[in-house]
Amino acid sequence: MDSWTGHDVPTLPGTATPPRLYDSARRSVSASAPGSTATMYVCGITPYDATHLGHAATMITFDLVNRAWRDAGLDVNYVQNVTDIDDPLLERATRDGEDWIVLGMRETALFREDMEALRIIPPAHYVGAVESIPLITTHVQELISSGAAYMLDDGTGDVYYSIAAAPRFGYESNLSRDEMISLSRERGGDPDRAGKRDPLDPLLWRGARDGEPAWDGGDLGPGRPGWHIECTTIALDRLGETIDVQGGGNDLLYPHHECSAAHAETLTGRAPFASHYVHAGMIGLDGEKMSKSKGNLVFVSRLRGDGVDPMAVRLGLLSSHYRGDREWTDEVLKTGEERLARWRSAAAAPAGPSGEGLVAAVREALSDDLDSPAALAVVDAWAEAALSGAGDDDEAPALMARTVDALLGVRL
Ligand SMILES: Nc1ncnc2c1ncn2[C@@H]1O[C@H](COS(=O)(=O)NC(=O)[C@@H](N)CS)[C@@H](O)[C@H]1O
Ligand SMILES: [Zn+2]
Repeated sequence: MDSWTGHDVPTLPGTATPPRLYDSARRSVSASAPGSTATMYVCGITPYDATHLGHAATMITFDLVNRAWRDAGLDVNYVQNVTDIDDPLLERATRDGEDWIVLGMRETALFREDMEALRIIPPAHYVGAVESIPLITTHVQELISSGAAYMLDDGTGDVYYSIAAAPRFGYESNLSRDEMISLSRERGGDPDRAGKRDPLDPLLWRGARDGEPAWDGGDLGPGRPGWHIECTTIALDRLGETIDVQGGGNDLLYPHHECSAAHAETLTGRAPFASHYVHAGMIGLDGEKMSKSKGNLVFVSRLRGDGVDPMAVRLGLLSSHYRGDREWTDEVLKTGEERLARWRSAAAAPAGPSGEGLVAAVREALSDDLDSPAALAVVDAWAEAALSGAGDDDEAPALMARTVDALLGVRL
């Protein structure tokens, strides 16, 4: 599947160190230490209701990781999926009386457009679940033959992964069994289904049902893939057996990322699947998580249609720390617009305080678990000074513009 169009990313004097990131498994911040090529898998959209500000905030979070790694002189192999087949997509298509394929394609196209407008560096591989089905069925069959998965004997053809195959299952989310059971029920799992060896066992393959799309599953019989295995297969295929960062919003921590990682570790025999399990907080609106089920969505395309500068949206989302659950409000947008205008006039100033000093301070903030509020404050202070005529570095304004572009993705 095509990704979206990229843009130039300026280089800056000197190089940064790879960012320190919070890992949900170890519940602590530690240095990311990729080899010469950093590998990152980020869970992309299920293509309907795209692109709301929650999607945007999470994609910006991992764009900061991408930019910080590039600033540290690393190549980045960034992979993102599109869940272009899954229950919620089929349900939405049925609700709207729409062909699910057309719905998925249209929403994915809109997502790509919004990603370009927000200046998110495109992934090297942008991969759909449907195109991955042949490899998914191979992985499911491997799990069955190793005894780590089983087909229910109720004639549905449904195949489940046995969490007993994952000795440390739960190490990523650090949740109690009860918490896992309730989250599994809440987020697409089926802990109460009869015939499963363990209520927490996740679905790998759903046998064909009347009225549902189905694909040839080889020895599995016709059906369609489960959710978690999709992300395991795409990551293993495009990134390798272990990766530096597995990313997404914190709504994916359990069951999705826990199960995806467990599937990978069983298939490869190597653990941990990811060195850092990185999760972005939820963007809310009026006190509720912005989510499709609640329908309380603010769309990037709507804001763009109303003439809002996407760079102001980006600055609004960067003004709070990525790991916090935070609210989108008119105030956040207004502050973003004011900050953008101020930075643009400061970048046009004849001189300002030391540009090198600014680069170092922004790097320092972002390397500390992507502390974008601190980075914005550093640039605010520099802009304040430059606009009041302080500082005599006449190359600083141009360097400031390059810095916020390269590290924050904000084009002035
Ligand atoms: N309110 C929100 N705030 C922040 N991130 C969100 C929010 N809602 C969804 N996301 C993130 O946006 C990405 C796409 O979300 S999604 O469309 O629901 N799709 C999925 O979660 C799956 N396709 C992942 S494989 C995911 O990383 C998800 O964690
Ligand atoms: Zn995923």
